[in-house]
Amino acid sequence: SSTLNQPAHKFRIWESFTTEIPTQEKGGLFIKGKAPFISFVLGGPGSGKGTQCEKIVENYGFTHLSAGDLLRREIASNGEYSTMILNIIKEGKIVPSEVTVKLIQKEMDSSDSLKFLIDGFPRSEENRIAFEHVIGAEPDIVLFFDCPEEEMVKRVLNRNQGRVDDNIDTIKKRLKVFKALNLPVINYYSKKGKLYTINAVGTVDEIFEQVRAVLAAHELVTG
Ligand SMILES: Nc1ncnc2c1ncn2[C@@H]1O[C@H](COP(=O)(O)OP(=O)(O)OP(=O)(O)O)[C@@H](O)[C@H]1O
Ligand SMILES: Nc1ccn([C@H]2C[C@H](O)[C@@H](COP(=O)(O)O)O2)c(=O)n1
Ligand SMILES: [Mg+2]
Repeated sequence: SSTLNQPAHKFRIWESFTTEIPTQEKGGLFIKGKAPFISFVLGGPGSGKGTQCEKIVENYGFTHLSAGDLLRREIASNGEYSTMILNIIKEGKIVPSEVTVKLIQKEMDSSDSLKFLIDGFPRSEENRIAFEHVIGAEPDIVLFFDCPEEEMVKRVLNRNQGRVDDNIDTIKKRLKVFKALNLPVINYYSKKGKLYTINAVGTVDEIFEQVRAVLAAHELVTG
């Protein structure tokens, strides 16, 4: 019954006109016989998730969905939830999963990509469960960029991208929220054998070499 209650995205119209039967199903995200490869990308604020995602996109052709970027885009659109999202981000808290998952869902549904990097998500157990229910999928792998707090604070304060949350007060709050809400998610995937911990200290290229090793082990090839 939970499948029947899912919205139309679970079954793309054009797929109903093809005689091809999907051989592998991942929730509603099956694309003519193939399910996309999903990697969640986790780590504290400023650990280098976005930087490494850019390298993965360049080298492996993943589609990069940053939950934070989607929320910032929503703020800029002056939509129904703009003020609410802005206030939550300023406070370093987590936006209700319903909002964030909907934004991710929209991007995934309008893409034919077979490789998704979902950056900065899930930030909480609530996020994780909402994704599983709405998208009907689990990640294949979870990359966790493990970085000492001191280094994360230094990086965020030097970022200079005009983000409303890149100030010492909000960073302290974000670090608390990371420990309280994100670490349980990281532990969850560790227990499931899906977690790959990357030492996020070093040059961008040194860190990317560790990422390469994980992707190679999953038979993902460059290009
Ligand atoms: N290995 C590195 N060494 C030094 N600085 C780095 C490294 N990787 C990224 N940075 C810099 O640190 C800052 C934060 O990086 P990035 O935006 O990728 O982090 P993030 O994990 O996406 O953070 P957030 O969760 O706040 O979005 C950026 O200014 C980036 O250029
Ligand atoms: N799953 C998410 C991701 C992000 N947010 C909010 C709260 C974060 O502090 C902010 C910035 O995210 P980032 O760019 O650092 O990944 O966006 C959220 O509520 N839920
Ligand atoms: Mg980021």
